[in-house]
Amino acid sequence: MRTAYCVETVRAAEAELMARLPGGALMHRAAAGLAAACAGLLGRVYGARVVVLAGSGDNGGDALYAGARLARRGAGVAAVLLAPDRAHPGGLADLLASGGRVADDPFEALAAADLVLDGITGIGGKGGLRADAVPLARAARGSNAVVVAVDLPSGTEADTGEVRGEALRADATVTFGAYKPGLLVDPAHDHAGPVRLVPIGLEEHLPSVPDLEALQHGDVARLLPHPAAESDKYRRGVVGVVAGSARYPGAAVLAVAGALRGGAGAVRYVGPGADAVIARFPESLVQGGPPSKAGRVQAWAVGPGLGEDAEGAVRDVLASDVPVLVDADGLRLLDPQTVRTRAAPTLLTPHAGEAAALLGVSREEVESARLASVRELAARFGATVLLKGSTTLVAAPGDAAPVRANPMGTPWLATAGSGDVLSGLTGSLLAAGLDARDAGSVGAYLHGLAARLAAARGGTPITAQEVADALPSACRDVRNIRDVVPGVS
Ligand SMILES: NC(=O)C1=CN([C@@H]2O[C@H](COP(=O)(O)OP(=O)(O)OC[C@H]3O[C@@H](n4cnc5c(N)ncnc54)[C@H](O)[C@@H]3O)[C@@H](O)[C@H]2O)[C@@H](O)CC1
Ligand SMILES: Nc1ncnc2c1ncn2[C@@H]1O[C@H](COP(=O)(O)OP(=O)(O)O)[C@@H](O)[C@H]1O
Ligand SMILES: [K+]
Repeated sequence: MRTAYCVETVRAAEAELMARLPGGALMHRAAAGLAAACAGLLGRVYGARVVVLAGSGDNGGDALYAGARLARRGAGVAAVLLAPDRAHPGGLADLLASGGRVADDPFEALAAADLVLDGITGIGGKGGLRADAVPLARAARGSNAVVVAVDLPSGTEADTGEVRGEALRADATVTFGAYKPGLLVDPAHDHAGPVRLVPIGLEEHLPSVPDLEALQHGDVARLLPHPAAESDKYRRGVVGVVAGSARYPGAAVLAVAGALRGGAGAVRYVGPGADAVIARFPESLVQGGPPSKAGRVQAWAVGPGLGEDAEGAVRDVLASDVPVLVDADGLRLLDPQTVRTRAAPTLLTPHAGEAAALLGVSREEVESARLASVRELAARFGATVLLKGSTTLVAAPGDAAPVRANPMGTPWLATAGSGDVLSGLTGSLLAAGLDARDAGSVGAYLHGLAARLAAARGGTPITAQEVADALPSACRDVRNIRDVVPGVS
């Protein structure tokens, strides 16, 4: 599990640790890790041209000390000081003593740089970049240099991933002690590039429950349902799918395709797409009539492609005493009060537009504040919420469990019908016994991984059907790390 901690928690852990260490020790650890990462990116340090963008805080200090280390290895290092009289004194002195210099012309230095260290702001930054920093960040981006963000890309909000105004776009980020939530949440995540974590000894001072977390292969392998020797199809769970309409029969097929790959023992389809479903998937059970008369299921997935006239079906499903996933048209048709008062878990899976409608705000507001939006939705509906998009987030109601960010997404998933596959898949995981937060985050992870595998296998663009077809490969991929008998997973 990758874990992320907010600024207040990181600072408290740093204070505890610093009290036990000589002054400056943490900054030297950070700078050493940063310089090593830069050396790796440069390949050859000797003769490389490095520019350090140094703000007035400790983030600038880290960058200056790292610049000094690179200078001692033969790099030509020039510092651009955003506030010359408040530059980190120790860092600047070390850089100058190591053969580095202050740039005469910042833009000339940036244009010729092989590597730029962005030490303008770190966890102390507030708001987007200030006016004087904006042209420098743009010049860094416009150069051929590799741009490395120190701790986080300057101008991004560490706790939320929000970008208010302009922020630096990095090719890579080297972060210290712990991931910050913003590094895993768009739009900041998109500014960071690949993130490397440099341990500085904070780990034992951080609380066991993080502020945000992201599953990794091993976590998904542990959570994935696995049939036991005595399993039968009912013990493995039956998922009910209520999707599709005369107008959108494809949504029914795609949701069932996802559901068949999610680990439930059987898929029961209810709705007007029965003929299309049975033609494509004879292994599914199809039923007419209302969902409540369709026979026992352990969870429902309702909503994809339902169209306008399915309010009754949504009401029927929400009246059940089993976990329910609501997606797409189901989100428009649901009664909020019914969701709030359900005894069994509910998992809502909106994209940004649907989340905006549920919250009564604009789509842009949701996209610029994804973490706050998903938390707000979970609180308002008393439900677990999976907010889809470039970073998918899953929040449970209440503050006890950290929000999960999905690291596996790919923009190729932005294709019609891929959300229907996710609904079926995640509903199936619910029926197989995962709780709503685990089902949502495992579903999003496998869905993203399947898309990547489909793209690698068949090229891009990918279709929703190909994503569904690649789900078994995704399950095998995550399980391989613990397979004992090759091929049996
Ligand atoms: N606290 C610690 O023990 C450690 C901190 N470290 C580094 O220290 C950083 C935090 O340092 P600070 O608390 O000094 O804060 P920062 O260096 O992140 O930023 C604070 C400074 O930036 C200015 N500033 C704020 N918002 C700005 C904006 N939007 N545009 C331009 N300038 C802005 C402020 O006036 C202030 O002077 C971390 O991100 C990390 O890089 C590391 O050395 C590891 C140890
Ligand atoms: N830019 C993106 N990067 C990564 N994943 C994305 C992106 N855009 C959309 N997705 C994913 O693609 C899927 C689209 O679902 P949805 O919006 O419901 O589409 P549809 O209704 O057409 O099926 C979701 O899983 C979402 O997280
Ligand atoms: K930075």
